[in-house]
Amino acid sequence: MQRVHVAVGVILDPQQNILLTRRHGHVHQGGLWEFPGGKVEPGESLATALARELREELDIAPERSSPLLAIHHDYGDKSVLLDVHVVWQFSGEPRGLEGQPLAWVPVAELQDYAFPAANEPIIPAIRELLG
Ligand SMILES: Nc1nc2c([nH]c(=O)n2[C@@H]2O[C@H](COP(=O)(O)OP(=O)(O)OP(=O)(O)O)[C@@H](O)[C@H]2O)c(=O)[nH]1
Ligand SMILES: [Mg+2]
Repeated sequence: MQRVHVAVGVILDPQQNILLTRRHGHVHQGGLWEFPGGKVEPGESLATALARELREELDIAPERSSPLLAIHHDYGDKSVLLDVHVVWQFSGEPRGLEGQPLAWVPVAELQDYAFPAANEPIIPAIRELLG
């Protein structure tokens, strides 16, 4: 089975809204909302992978981040290890460079968005962190 290591960012704005993007319909877990990020390449650190993915997907650069949690999940066709980091500060103005829709969402409204199954522990962890 395919195993993928993924660097994922919970990106906050100064009002503590969280940046979500919607996955394209044709890809794995397509049509669902996600936290931006992507696969860690061989030899790459998590910080480097996260910075590269946020540059490629959103044209922003993380300036301050900290680990939130790591999640193993088996989708059957694919198993993922999501290394989730909170991005407290970034430079640049996020744009969907891959044409993906963006939304800035208050913590209290995250529950209204449909996420991939692996993401289940992320919202409780954000609530605990931000209160
Ligand atoms: N970015 C991201 N990926 C997630 C989340 N939850 C989750 O299960 N994944 C899974 O993690 C895997 C890798 O993420 P990705 O598709 O963003 O990888 P990537 O940016 O490198 O894209 P690529 O497929 O073009 O190389 C996918 O199978 C995706 O379904 C999430 O919240 N954010
Ligand atoms: Mg991605």
